[in-house]
Amino acid sequence: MLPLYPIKAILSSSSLFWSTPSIAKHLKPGVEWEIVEPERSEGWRTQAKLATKQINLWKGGVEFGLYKTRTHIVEPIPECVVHHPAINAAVSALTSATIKCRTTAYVDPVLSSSKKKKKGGGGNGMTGNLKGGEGMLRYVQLQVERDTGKVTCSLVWNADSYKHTQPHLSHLVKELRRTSPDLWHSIWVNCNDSTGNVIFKSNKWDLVSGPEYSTERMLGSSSSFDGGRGGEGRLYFNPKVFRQGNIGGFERIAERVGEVVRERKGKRICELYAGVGVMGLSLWNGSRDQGGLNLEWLRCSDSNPSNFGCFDLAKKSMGLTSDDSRRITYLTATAGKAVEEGECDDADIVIVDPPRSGLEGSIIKELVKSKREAGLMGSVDTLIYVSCGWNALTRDLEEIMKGRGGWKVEECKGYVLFPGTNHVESLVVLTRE
Ligand SMILES: C[S@@+](CC[C@H](N)C(=O)[O-])C[C@H]1O[C@@H](n2cnc3c(N)ncnc32)[C@H](O)[C@@H]1O
Repeated sequence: MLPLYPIKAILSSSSLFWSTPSIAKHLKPGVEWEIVEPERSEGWRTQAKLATKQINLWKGGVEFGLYKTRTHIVEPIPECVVHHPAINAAVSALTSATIKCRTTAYVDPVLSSSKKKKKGGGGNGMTGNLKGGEGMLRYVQLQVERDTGKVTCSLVWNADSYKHTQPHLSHLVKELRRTSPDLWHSIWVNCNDSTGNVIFKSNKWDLVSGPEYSTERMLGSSSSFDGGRGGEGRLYFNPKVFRQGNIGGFERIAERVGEVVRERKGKRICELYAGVGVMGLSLWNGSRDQGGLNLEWLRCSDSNPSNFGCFDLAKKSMGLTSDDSRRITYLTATAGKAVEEGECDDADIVIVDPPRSGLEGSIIKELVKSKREAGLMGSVDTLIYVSCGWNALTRDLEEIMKGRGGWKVEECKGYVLFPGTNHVESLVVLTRE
């Protein structure tokens, strides 16, 4: 039975990091690394990417699972306890439909040739008469809309275009819809016939069946964050945009971000790496009717152009006055470019949630300038850094604190968002006078 959240490795590296003299002197008195325990250790994963494995050499059929550590051997996980039950139901429906339709699993050319060498022929042993680079299904991504329990299914297909998925894909989708009509929110295909490890090709998405967007209530809108009184707004997603794997767990981080903004009396908020606006829009939504926050503006930006459609729909769902609506903006740009274009001008709080590789160098360059140097982030006195990459976070913090910015660490927390793994999502609040 799970869990078990073996976060020992991250705990020991985190205490080492915060206790090194160069960092310790930047901690405000009384500040210590704090681990925030998960609210649930089962059923929390509402998004899963699973690899494929062919069931029968000649008749096809596909199983779905994870690679065993340091191998390309797919281990099926049909009743995984960390998955939301709808993900397990989707895996079961997909397995049955692929057996019925005789769908094949993609054969990796590198693996297939290395096995051939070892065994003297016969492909990877699970592919019948398929050769390396052949087969249909490569991966599947399953995303659960929490309020309805419906699943957005993205099939990664070994084809260069939608046309070349036919007629098999249409048969499979029809079978999925016929056998589990209430399970699917939408079904997408991502055509990927490349030989590399990239799962999705960014410009090769097609919606095959169902609505384009799934929605989630704004984070914190049913909790103490806003006394449950927040606006009615919804967040919008499709498979082209980033979505948290444990959106329920992330809600606690978003709530804490809202509290920090309130405590610091922030008025002008710039959010870089904002995705579809999960934190910023939830913050604005939750602050209405409260009379406490009274934000002047919110500027969100992100490099993924697909976010804008989602952000715009979410903003519209909030029922804003036209004046409020003008005060919430979105820019499609890398973080460095966004700062260069003035997104941080006059901001008092900056929120960042970069990918695992951490902050862009040009952002660090601005953060290490003193306030008097009046750099592009000169007005900012609070930096809220949400991180999914411990190594990049520690590297970035060391750089920032070595600089002339005058930053001190006010708070550092590790949220156990992925129980059963060695991963924590961190929230670090830096302030300066
Ligand atoms: C960890 S996600 C966070 C998104 C958002 N905070 C959320 O919770 O949904 C990181 C985001 O950074 C974006 N991104 C990646 N590289 C970027 C860059 N150089 N500049 C700006 N955004 C970037 C990705 O598109 C993604 O939306």
